[in-house]
Amino acid sequence: MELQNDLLIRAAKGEKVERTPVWLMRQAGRILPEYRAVRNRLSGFIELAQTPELAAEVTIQPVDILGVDAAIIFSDILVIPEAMGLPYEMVEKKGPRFPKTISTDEDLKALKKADAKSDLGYVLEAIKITKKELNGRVPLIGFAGAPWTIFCYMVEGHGSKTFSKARRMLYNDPMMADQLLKLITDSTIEYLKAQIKAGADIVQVFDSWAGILGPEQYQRFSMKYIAEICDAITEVPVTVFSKGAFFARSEMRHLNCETIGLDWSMDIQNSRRLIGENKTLQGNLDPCALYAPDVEIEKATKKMLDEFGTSRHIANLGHGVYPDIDPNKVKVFINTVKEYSAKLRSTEI
Ligand SMILES: Cc1c2[nH]c(c1CCC(=O)O)Cc1[nH]c(c(CCC(=O)O)c1C)Cc1[nH]c(c(CCC(=O)O)c1C)Cc1[nH]c(c(C)c1CCC(=O)O)C2
Repeated sequence: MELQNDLLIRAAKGEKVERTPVWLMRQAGRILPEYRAVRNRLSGFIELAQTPELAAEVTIQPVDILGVDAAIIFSDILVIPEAMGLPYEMVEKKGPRFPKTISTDEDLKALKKADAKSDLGYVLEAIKITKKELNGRVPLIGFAGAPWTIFCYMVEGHGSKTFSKARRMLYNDPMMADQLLKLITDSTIEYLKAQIKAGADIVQVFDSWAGILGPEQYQRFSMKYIAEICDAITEVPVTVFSKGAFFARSEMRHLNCETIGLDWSMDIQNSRRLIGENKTLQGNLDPCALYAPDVEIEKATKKMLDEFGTSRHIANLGHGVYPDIDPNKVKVFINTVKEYSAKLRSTEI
């Protein structure tokens, strides 16, 4: 099936595009009443994610309702630990919880490498259905968490300000940390390859907790494993989003990936200078800018587009869209990107 709108893929590869493609991290779910209507028919997030027809439906909603240039498959990064033998729960208003965590060698030994086909077949099925229903309208993004971020949840058991249990292991038992990170990495590579085989046109690795490591530990315990994933995925373009890893931007130019995501604290011109011309940059409007009046959203979006320029940019927020953002504000952002980025190109000589 040929893509009718392939702006995202072409921008990722560094090809010329008529306008800047735009989508939002965490666009599936959260902000749309249409999503909540589907979710309220079920017991919660996990049941929805494990029901391929409905997961496909909420994956496509933002394409129909918001007009984004890509769909991202409705799932979560925490399906990997579950497939490795560590199930999670989603606690209403609190987020994910792991009843069991990894702290001893015995805990580690009880884990296995995730088998994408048998353990994560529901995600692959959702991708297949979504591809069929999208019918080539826009590309479908597959994703996984970066090994370090997954490690944080598996050791800590839930979100944390400091992730001090996870970081303690890096000092107390770096060998054990490496073993766990390697098992997550191997599981993730197989999982991403299975997503691509099922139909994902591009994949993104989310390192949401990159920013809690210092530069040396980030290289040693996070970037190293992300690099392994990038080297292994050769079938489609890869995006790496390491939130808070401003200190690693010059190293990111060496990753075997097409696109680097920027959070809103990373200034655009410096990031381009540090990362170089050979990567597409994705981002990076402050998610809170969408609380502003429409004219201010337009202004901030145009300023962002002026700074990124007309080549190698995918417009997005600097992190996932916040749950209480009015979908109409998201539309102002999306429409401004579409109109203004086309105008910027039409005035280029
Ligand atoms: C750290 C992380 C998680 N999950 C994810 C990350 C990395 C991105 C980031 O940093 O935001 C990634 C994720 N989670 C979800 C998606 C689906 C696709 C999309 O819309 O981008 C994606 C890409 C669905 C979800 N994941 C979750 C929901 C809400 C569950 C519900 O409907 O009750 C959804 C739609 C739950 C979740 N899952 C996670 C948390 C901390 C929470 C609770 C708080 C929150 O909602 O963000 C772990």
